[in-house]
Amino acid sequence: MVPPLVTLAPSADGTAAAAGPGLIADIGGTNARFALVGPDGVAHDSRTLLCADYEGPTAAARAYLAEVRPPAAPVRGAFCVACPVTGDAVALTNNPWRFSVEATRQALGLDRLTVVNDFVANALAVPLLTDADRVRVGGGASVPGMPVAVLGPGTGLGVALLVPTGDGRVVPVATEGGHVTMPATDAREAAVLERLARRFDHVSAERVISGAGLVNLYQALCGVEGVEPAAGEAAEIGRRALDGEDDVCLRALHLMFGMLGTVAGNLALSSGALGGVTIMGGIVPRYLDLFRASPFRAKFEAKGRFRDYLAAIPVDVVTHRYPAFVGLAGLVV
Ligand SMILES: Nc1ncnc2c1ncn2[C@@H]1O[C@H](COP(=O)(O)OP(=O)(O)OP(=O)(O)O)[C@@H](O)[C@H]1O
Repeated sequence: MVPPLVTLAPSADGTAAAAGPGLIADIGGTNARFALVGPDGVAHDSRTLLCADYEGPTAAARAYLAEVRPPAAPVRGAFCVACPVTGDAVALTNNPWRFSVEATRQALGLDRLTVVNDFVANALAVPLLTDADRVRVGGGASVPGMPVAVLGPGTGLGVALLVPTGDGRVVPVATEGGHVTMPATDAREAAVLERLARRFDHVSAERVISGAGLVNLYQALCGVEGVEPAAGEAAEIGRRALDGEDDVCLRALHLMFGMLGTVAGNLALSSGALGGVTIMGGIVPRYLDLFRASPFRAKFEAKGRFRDYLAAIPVDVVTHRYPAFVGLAGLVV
């Protein structure tokens, strides 16, 4: 069984805690975002550093601390990473950083360092976010005491669960749900996925629901429709769709959001997520109107005899810029 959290705290009495701020970091494929957390539990002095500029999290954290100069050295740390967390050795999926949690704790002089998967940090934020941090996309009320499913396209497709324990607490569960097999739910999806199956050994959800996934979908759709691709990057596909200048780009985004609906519906069924589904990641909040107009909700609910079950489940899109910081802050106060 994979532990959702890796915490190292050699000084059992924790006497040094509380002296300095907490140090938190969201370490992704491209960026490492750092912040400090005071006794009020609020993140401040956030900075974004390029991972490529540093050999690892220790060097990046030192550079961050040298810049913001906290009045006292941090004594507790909580980092989230875009990769599975299975023990002391951490290897980022989309960048070359490899590090030991214990060696990093020692090098930074921390009393305690907790390292979690990035979607675990996102999931931990869900109960702490306010209505101003999210918009609702259909469904009824969240059922108290039932699991919440969290997923979101960015560089990859992150997936985690938040499971109530029955005593008022919740446990985050890291998953690799971004790598489930992507099914087709209509003829066009089947044609697009069939093309992608010629390129990829396994057409996972992440192959079509992520920044790179949008590019894959767009290229396959151009092939199906017999047109030359006019856009290269995900951001360019999105811009052309939003500007109303390219219907193929618009159809590619609709395809991606429809497929996200299928995967989110499957996840809700498999996890019993009557507490709701929360969508995070950097892509969906950029396209809120387009997302609402997309087949997302219809595909989410298109589960035959279980349509009513899905129709009752609320889906929220988180618009807070750094929800992972909210989850991490709770680990250092
Ligand atoms: N305007 C856009 N429309 C669609 N996709 C975009 C847009 N801008 C960036 N992307 C894609 O979004 C992905 C980055 O997602 P996001 O902003 O959530 O970062 P992230 O996954 O948190 O990154 P990191 O791994 O550095 O933490 C990249 O694949 C990028 O190509």
